[in-house]
Amino acid sequence: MSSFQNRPAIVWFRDDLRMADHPALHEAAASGRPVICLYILDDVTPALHPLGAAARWWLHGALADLRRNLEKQGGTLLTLSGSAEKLLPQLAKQTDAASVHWHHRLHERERVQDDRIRRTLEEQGCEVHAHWGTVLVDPDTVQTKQGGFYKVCGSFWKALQTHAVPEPLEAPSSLSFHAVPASVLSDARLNEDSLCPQAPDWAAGFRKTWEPGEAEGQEHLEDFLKDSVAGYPRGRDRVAEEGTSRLSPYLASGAVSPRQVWAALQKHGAHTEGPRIFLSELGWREFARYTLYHLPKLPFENLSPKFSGMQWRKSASDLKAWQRGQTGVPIVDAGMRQLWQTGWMHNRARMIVGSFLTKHLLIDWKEGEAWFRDTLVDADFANNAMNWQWVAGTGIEAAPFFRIFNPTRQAEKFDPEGDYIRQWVPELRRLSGKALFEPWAAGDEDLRKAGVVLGSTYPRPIVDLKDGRDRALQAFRAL
Ligand SMILES: Cc1cc2nc3c(=O)[nH]c(=O)nc-3n(C[C@H](O)[C@H](O)[C@H](O)COP(=O)(O)OP(=O)(O)OC[C@H]3O[C@@H](n4cnc5c(N)ncnc54)[C@H](O)[C@@H]3O)c2cc1C
Repeated sequence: MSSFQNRPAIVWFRDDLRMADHPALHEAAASGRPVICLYILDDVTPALHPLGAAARWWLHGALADLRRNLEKQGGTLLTLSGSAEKLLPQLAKQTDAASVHWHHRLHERERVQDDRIRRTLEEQGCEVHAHWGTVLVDPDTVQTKQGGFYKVCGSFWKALQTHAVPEPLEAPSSLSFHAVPASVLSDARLNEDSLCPQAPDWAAGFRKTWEPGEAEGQEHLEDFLKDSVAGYPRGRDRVAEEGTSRLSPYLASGAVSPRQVWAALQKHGAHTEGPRIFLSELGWREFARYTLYHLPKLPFENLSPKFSGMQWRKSASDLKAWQRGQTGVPIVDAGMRQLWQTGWMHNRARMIVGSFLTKHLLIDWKEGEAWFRDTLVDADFANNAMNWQWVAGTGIEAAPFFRIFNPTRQAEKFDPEGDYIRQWVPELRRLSGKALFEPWAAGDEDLRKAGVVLGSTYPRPIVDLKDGRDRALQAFRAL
């Protein structure tokens, strides 16, 4: 057996694919042991749901970026596919690892899995060290006066800000690596190309829109602080503008850490309006994680028990029309097509399409959550579930169910020039004014001049907005 100091330290990367501000990597580097950097794609025993298709596409780029960064220091990234509970202890045994370092995960099922892995490793004589690396602070430390957990984001965020958020760490300046022979777990190596779509290749719009990677994430943050944060209070609701940071896939994959964003905003002057409001959105992210930690049913059940008897509709055709951006309601279709083509949708549009699905179509929010989970590059179990429950009115702190967005009013307010609709629903681009927002109410002459034939070049609405609203209110009143 090799001496303790020569035995390797394994860093198990999960949703923290970066070198800087990585407490687990930092600690492994500081131990002086040669490091093995590991990622496991576990579709066999995923603690929650398997990763969606868009997130896999992102993961492909994020793993390649992390590997390139490790190679600059003379190392590499080992990627495996299979049961983490089996593979990690096997790797530790075969490489005689002295320690494994990771960041805590949040959901109860993930923590239970991590505990099992920890026990197996410790029985093998391998130490396990866990840190908080995907949140601003340890979720157990933010407590109400009674010692419980917060159920309202505003109070949670106020309380969190009285805690010291640790300063982000620099990437380790020098790392020594342990070379893992090709024979070790050779049949469990991840075929990374399988993460990308082959035929059909639906990711062309993704490649045009995104470049996964740690440096790219930092660039997004810097550009946002330079160009957009001051105008964020207004810009964040304009769907056609680039008024938001577009940091979400970098945060979801961990290319950028929340502490890095927090620290950058503090330096920029967190007390002024733009940065303050932007930070409160980071507060929603933190609150979603905190809620997932304390209420593990968040992704699976209505948090408000009142909704257990809700008579959601089951309509495969309406659901499909919504998923494909063929509902006949332009602002909804624009959002859904932006999502399909780029793997991302503006937050305001997410709220509009979510309200349309759960209220006008009266379809269970879980269908929307599942579709977003599969199609968003920033798919995030906590953010996605919490926001769907918020939109549907089923969450702990949610918009009341009876507050039903009128998609036309939303479009007039947040896409006043109609640029967003024209970009994503190009068959309507020659319509203007109200006709663009409500083609079904446009005069025959306006439609003819714009080359729009309802039911042919563009669908008629799959639901009458007033009837859909009334149906939703009736279902709600029946609870
Ligand atoms: C139905 C629905 C589903 C959603 N699903 C996801 C999801 O799977 N993954 C995801 O990251 N976000 C989700 N969001 C939240 C939000 O829409 C995105 O985080 C945001 O649009 C990302 O764009 P941005 O990075 O430019 O945001 P910015 O406005 O620049 O905000 C900065 C960061 O703050 C966080 N943030 C902003 N708004 C929210 C919010 N409402 N809730 C939680 N965190 C927020 C994100 O991490 C975001 O990157 C969802 C929202 C809705 C209404």
